[in-house]
Amino acid sequence: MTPAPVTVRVPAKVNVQLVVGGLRPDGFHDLANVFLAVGLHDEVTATPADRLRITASGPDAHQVPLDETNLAARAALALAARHGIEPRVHLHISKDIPVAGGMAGGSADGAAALVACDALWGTGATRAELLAICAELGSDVPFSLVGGAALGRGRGERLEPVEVTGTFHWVFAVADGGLSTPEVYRECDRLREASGGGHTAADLPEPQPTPALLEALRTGDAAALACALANDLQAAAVSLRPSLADTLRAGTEGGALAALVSGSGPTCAFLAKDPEAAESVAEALLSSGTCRKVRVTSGPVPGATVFPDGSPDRTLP
Ligand SMILES: C[C@](O)(CO)[C@H](O)COP(=O)(O)OP(=O)(O)OC[C@H]1O[C@@H](n2ccc(N)nc2=O)[C@H](O)[C@@H]1O
Ligand SMILES: Nc1ncnc2c1ncn2[C@@H]1O[C@H](COP(=O)(O)OP(=O)(O)OP(=O)(O)O)[C@@H](O)[C@H]1O
Repeated sequence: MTPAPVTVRVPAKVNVQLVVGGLRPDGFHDLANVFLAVGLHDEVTATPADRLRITASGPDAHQVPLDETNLAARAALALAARHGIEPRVHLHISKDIPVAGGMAGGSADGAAALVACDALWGTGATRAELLAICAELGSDVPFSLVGGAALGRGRGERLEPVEVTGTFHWVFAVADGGLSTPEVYRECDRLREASGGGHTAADLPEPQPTPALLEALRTGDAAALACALANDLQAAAVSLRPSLADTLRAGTEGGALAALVSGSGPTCAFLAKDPEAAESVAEALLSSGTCRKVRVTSGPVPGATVFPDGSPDRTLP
């Protein structure tokens, strides 16, 4: 009997603290990367097929690569290779996470495809095996699998749990066009070099999150979290896209508790006191004309999750 399609829902992320250490010999940077999964989701549906095939839908689907560079395709190929099987699957990506926006959209699809193919093919991979494949696919991919909140060490792939109480309310300002993650890291190194602070990882202590940030998450204190938000890639993203400074200012003037660039950008993230405040920040951002679109959501939310009946349950939040 042909197995039924499997759909996996997977969230975007915002980095509530991204501490970037020195450049390592392998071209990555050591990080203390505190991730929070937020309620913008992609869905990946795996259906039996003659060969590996990728399709995408959604308003920004034209920006999604449909070849083997797609992280969903790479995930399917990696799982199939490990289990000595042919990757006979059609992966359909229903895209809602901004593309190249600093919200780990491609990573999310990689994690979702892995979980979907494992269920479709009955490969029965352990959680540890799935996490190991995720880490091979990219630094953000393990977190997309796990969701919630976590501290990523190493290049961001070595996850430790982070305790969170309650829900934080966010507004995301989506920019026109994306930013390349490697270019933003390179710009960060260039700016540090120019200010006389360029270091290799060997020169620097391991980056650490601040105790104030971890305490704000643990106690669910949005005002304290606002004071602790930090992104070492923000200056680089703003240097490459100076208009982001206007977006950040518009959200702060519109009542956000704090504003920061999400990961490598160009999406900007705004923390709000409550859902009502989030709506008014969103209105202020829209009327400022400093972004392409605005999304209101909250987090933490769970990581990659199979829909119980294999197809999306539209009653889910
Ligand atoms: C900016 C963040 O999104 C924050 O969570 C991540 O650090 C980026 O994670 P990602 O998109 O999964 O990145 P990867 O696919 O692993 O790496 C892409 C490129 O980003 C740079 N990179 C990434 C992670 C890291 N710790 N140091 C880096 O310098 C490297 O140039 C690398 O070649
Ligand atoms: N499934 C996918 N969806 C979107 N882009 C993908 C996907 N797979 C590969 N890519 C490629 O990855 C690039 C970065 O896209 P992505 O949406 O993952 O960026 P990002 O959110 O900035 O990533 P991160 O926050 O992890 O650094 C895209 O320009 C595209 O070429």
